[in-house]
Amino acid sequence: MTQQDRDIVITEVALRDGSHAISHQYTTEQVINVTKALDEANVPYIEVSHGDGLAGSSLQYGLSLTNEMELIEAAVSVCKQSKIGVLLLPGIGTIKDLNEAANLGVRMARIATHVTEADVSAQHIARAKELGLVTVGFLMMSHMAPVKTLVEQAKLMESYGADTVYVVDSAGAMLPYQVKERIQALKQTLGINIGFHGHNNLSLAMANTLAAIEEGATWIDGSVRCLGAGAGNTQTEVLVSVMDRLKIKTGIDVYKMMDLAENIVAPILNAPQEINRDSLVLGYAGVYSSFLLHARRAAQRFGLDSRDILVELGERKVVGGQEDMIVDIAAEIASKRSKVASS
Ligand SMILES: CC[C@H](O)CC(=O)C(=O)O
Ligand SMILES: [Mn+2]
Repeated sequence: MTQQDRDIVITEVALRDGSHAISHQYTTEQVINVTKALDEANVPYIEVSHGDGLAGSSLQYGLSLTNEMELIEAAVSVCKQSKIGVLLLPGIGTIKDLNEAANLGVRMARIATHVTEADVSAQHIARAKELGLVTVGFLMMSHMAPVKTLVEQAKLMESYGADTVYVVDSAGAMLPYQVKERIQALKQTLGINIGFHGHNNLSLAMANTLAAIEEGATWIDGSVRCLGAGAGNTQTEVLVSVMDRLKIKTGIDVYKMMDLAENIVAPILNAPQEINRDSLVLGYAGVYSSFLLHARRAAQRFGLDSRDILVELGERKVVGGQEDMIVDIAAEIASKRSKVASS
């Protein structure tokens, strides 16, 4: 089956984004079993990396149980038709990591930056192209930038050579109309494919994905059993079933997807992925999931509700790397409250 036989191209992210949900504890055997089944179901792309991308395994982001290059090699070795991809965040992963992954037989590289920092992806996108990889720009936290800025940033990635640019709803914070206006604007301005990666913190991953497809996004992420950060991603086996009902061709075998979700992926999880209070508040506040723990600690220290801190962080558009602001903001909220109480 060629790409032309698919109306949308699905990238399965359970073996990358899903790694967040299991604290990066994938074994080689699990990766082999999941990849084999996805390959048999004819999923075009399967992403395999640490949850935070190549070289993410660290005390800061969480140590992987198994070296990701070993997982990538194993996944490549069992694919007859699917292609393996990797995610790379410049600053965490390096060109050396990209070269190593390409040597192992990876066929797609997705270069991820914060939505306003596309300029840091230039070298990595250029190298991915030189390596002959399908090259994707991945604009994380896309809800944080106005449409105009998002378009400018996506154009930068296009100018560096990206084949596709993704709107990434990292915080699961977008509403369908916001997805629509972003995809619409990109479609009008860019000459390359547009993709969408959703998270389900507000229970909108599927609705947002459908909104993206309606506006012309053709590269779509899904995750079996919605395995991913926060409340997880758009659930692939459901997405494929919905696409079938809509007569939108994915090229993926619906029953095989249903079976592998039930028999191979579900047993990997200690508990089903769900929208709990933590993931809901991340979507509601529109902040990075890594802020949750910091906000909880600061809340305890200053006698606050961590939700108030997270909402304030969202309003102030605090981004990953600015975690030190969390304590300052908590202190500010606490001081304002004690002034009000004593007045
Ligand atoms: C920290 C990398 C992140 O998990 C990439 C991604 O999938 C997202 O931003 O949603
Ligand atoms: Mn994600």
